Amino acid sequence: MRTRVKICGITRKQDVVDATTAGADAIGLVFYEPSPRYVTPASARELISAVPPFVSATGLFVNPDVEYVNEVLKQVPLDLLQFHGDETPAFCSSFGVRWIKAVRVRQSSDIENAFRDYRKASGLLVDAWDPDRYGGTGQAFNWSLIPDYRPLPLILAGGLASDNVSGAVKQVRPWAVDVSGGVESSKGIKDVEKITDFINEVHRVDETD
Ligand SMILES: O=C(O)c1ccccc1N[C@@H]1O[C@H](COP(=O)(O)O)[C@@H](O)[C@H]1O
Repeated sequence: MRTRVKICGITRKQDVVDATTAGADAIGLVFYEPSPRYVTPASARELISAVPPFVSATGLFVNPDVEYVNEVLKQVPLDLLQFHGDETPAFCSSFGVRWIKAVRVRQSSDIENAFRDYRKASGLLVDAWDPDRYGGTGQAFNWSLIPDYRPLPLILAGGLASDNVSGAVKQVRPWAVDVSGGVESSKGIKDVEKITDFINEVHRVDETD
């Protein structure tokens, strides 16, 4: 199976072009103001105009108001919503748009419970737990906590970069990997070489193992 790749936290049109040219299956835009990767709906709309056909655009939110998500959806043609906070299953399902739920992992039961509670999601994203931040920490977690039984597609995130993603894919065999900080030169600024190395590594493992 080919492991899908999402490059998240894009803030510049050139980074959309670099990511999709390198073979990204999805890009992510952060609609969470405290993040250094935050984009306004107007700039997100402009960024998405550079996304080619058959590549999807995901909008990342952290504990947003209903009104804010609806306002973003009115202005920005998103294919998928990514909820990275403490949103309930009912909240996530209320927008009529496909969505994934992020879970910050401290123990296996965090993932098992999320699979049970968020079963209407299109996928479950697993990320490192941090006491102060909801994500984008650049920290990996103990991948052996991830159970083999996965009722939904599993997306692996957290501290991935070109030097650890092949090991991650071999060990976890996720549906997709999601990276932000590991392909940046500074916060919110992607690096074309890091993106290309990252995606090539994923494809290399897919083809060889
Ligand atoms: O990128 C952010 O600033 C962010 C803020 C709040 C929640 C999630 C955020 N990013 C997502 O976190 C994971 C892991 O990121 P990293 O590769 O460790 O930097 C990923 O899905 C990011 O999109």
